[in-house]
Amino acid sequence: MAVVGVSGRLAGCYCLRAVRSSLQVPAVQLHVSKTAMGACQKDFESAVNQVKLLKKDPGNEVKLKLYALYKQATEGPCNTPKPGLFDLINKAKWDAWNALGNLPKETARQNYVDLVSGLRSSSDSSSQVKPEADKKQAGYETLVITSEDHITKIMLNRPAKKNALTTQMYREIMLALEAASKDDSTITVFTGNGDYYSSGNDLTNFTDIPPGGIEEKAKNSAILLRDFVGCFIDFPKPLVAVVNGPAVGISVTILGLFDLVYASDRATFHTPFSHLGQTPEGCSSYTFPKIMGPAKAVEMLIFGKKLTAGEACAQGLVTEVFPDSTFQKEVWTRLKAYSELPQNAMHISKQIIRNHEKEKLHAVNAEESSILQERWLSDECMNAVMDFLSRKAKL
Ligand SMILES: CCCCC/C=C/C(=O)SCCNC(=O)CCNC(=O)[C@H](O)C(C)(C)COP(=O)(O)OP(=O)(O)OC[C@H]1O[C@@H](n2cnc3c(N)ncnc32)[C@H](O)[C@@H]1OP(=O)(O)O
Repeated sequence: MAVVGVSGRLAGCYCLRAVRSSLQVPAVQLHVSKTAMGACQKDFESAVNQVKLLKKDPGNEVKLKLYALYKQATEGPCNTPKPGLFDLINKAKWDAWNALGNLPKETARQNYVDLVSGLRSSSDSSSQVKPEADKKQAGYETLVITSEDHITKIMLNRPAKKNALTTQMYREIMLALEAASKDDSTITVFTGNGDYYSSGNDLTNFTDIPPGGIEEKAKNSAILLRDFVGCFIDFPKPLVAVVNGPAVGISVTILGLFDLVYASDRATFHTPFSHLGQTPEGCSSYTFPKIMGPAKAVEMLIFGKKLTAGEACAQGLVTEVFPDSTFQKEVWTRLKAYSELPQNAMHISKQIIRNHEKEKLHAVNAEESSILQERWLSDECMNAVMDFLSRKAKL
């Protein structure tokens, strides 16, 4: 994608995977230059080794510090030419190293050792089992899936990132839907952990470029999108969204494919596609005009009007709104009662209601995905995503 065209390199500043592979190189190299030899050389080498064993990703900022200290400790002050404006990974690395000025190699070595030691203790203490981890069904890293009272609950579990959907998450959701379609639950529920339902597509997805370049990335993403939305179109059991907070982008559009949408009065519904140089997906170009009429659909999908839960309910996108203070209690009591209803009758009814539309929905999904494949290669999209990533960059 064009976003990625420039930001394939830019990605390293913000995309953990890219930064990890980019910044780890010096940190994991055991070939420490002779100039770094000194009193705490052993500690330094040991710290370089320990970085590889950290259980928790320390984040981009810390990785840049590690990089800079390593370079300073092994090569001394930064003396290489400053990378170009758009070579953002290397520029961030260069800036971090250059910021150390004339810091002596010995001090850099000691600082590196101290930094790694601090990271090790926080990594060890945070590796204690969290209660949430117990609930997770094996095999899912980004979701918490529970099955009780004939309800399978799929909870998006990246609260610190407002449940933004990574590529891994799309894949795990598809697997979870596949499993839920076959388990003995009667209904399947989607919700989010934390204060957001979901902030939509994780915009750092655009920065992870495969060897085939940005065109291949756009093509792969369009296939992923089509397959992901296809799973919702085909899902055979009643599908319920428990919208616990704001919802953005694709987490809103696919609501048109759900059978019930319960929302907290804290929830909002926002599809800022034009702002991102993108176009509607999740079959919303078809379902939204049907649900709320073309005029209201246009306000949301073209002009990015954000709806309150009450407005979304008035437009027919949301089934019912509950006060946030009693949301979980009221919704789950209701859902437990519904889940006791005869399973086959519910599933057959869903098929009757939805089957007429399936073929049309798959066609719309394919078209939306293919249009987005082109959009992702546009300057409009590139600039919008770069703008978001730059605003959020802490480097
Ligand atoms: C392959 C399939 C493609 C499908 C096509 C789908 C399209 C879409 O879904 S379009 C919609 C994309 N989403 C957005 O444009 C939302 C972007 N995010 C925001 O505007 C804001 O983050 C917010 C309004 C959702 C929340 O703002 P705020 O309360 O100020 O919180 P922060 O911005 O500080 O967010 C905390 C943390 O989370 C990161 N984050 C949030 N959303 C995303 C996201 N969509 N992608 C990537 N990262 C996201 C944010 O960067 C912060 O991270 P840290 O700074 O590291 O704490």
